[in-house]
Amino acid sequence: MRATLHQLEQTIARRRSADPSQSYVAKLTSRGRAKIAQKVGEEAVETVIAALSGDTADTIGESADLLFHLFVLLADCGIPLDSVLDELERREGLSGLAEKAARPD
Ligand SMILES: N=c1c2ncn([C@@H]3O[C@H](COP(=O)(O)OP(=O)(O)OP(=O)(O)O)[C@@H](O)[C@H]3O)c2ncn1[C@@H]1O[C@H](COP(=O)(O)O)[C@@H](O)[C@H]1O
Repeated sequence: MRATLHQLEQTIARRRSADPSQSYVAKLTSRGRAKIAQKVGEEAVETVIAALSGDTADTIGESADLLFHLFVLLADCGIPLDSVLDELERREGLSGLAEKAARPD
């Protein structure tokens, strides 16, 4: 799984500087971070709608779109995928309920 995600990260890093007429990543990147972020939001909403409709194939497709656009956003922010994966690993085994209860406020 990590290998697939890293491969996508590398592909996106390479395609960012491609010809926007030949590459969706380059075209979206050229439109700026706000547009990329907007796409992440749209794909998130489409994922929610698909999940609530109970359509498994649509939910898988929209989830892939969401992850892909999130990767494009992370690349634009200069945040390596490993930073996110490391954070998830750090949280492994820590119950979300216990973590919330331990917050200062
Ligand atoms: N995984 C994906 C991927 N998932 C979704 N998409 C594209 O995301 C776009 C989303 O479609 P929308 O209709 O929502 O977007 P839009 O109409 O262009 O945008 P709006 O202006 O309407 O907001 C479609 O063009 C999809 O093909 C992807 N495009 C690329 N990849 C990966 O990125 C690699 C590089 O792609 P290019 O940069 O195009 O070479 C590919 O080899 C793939 O591995």
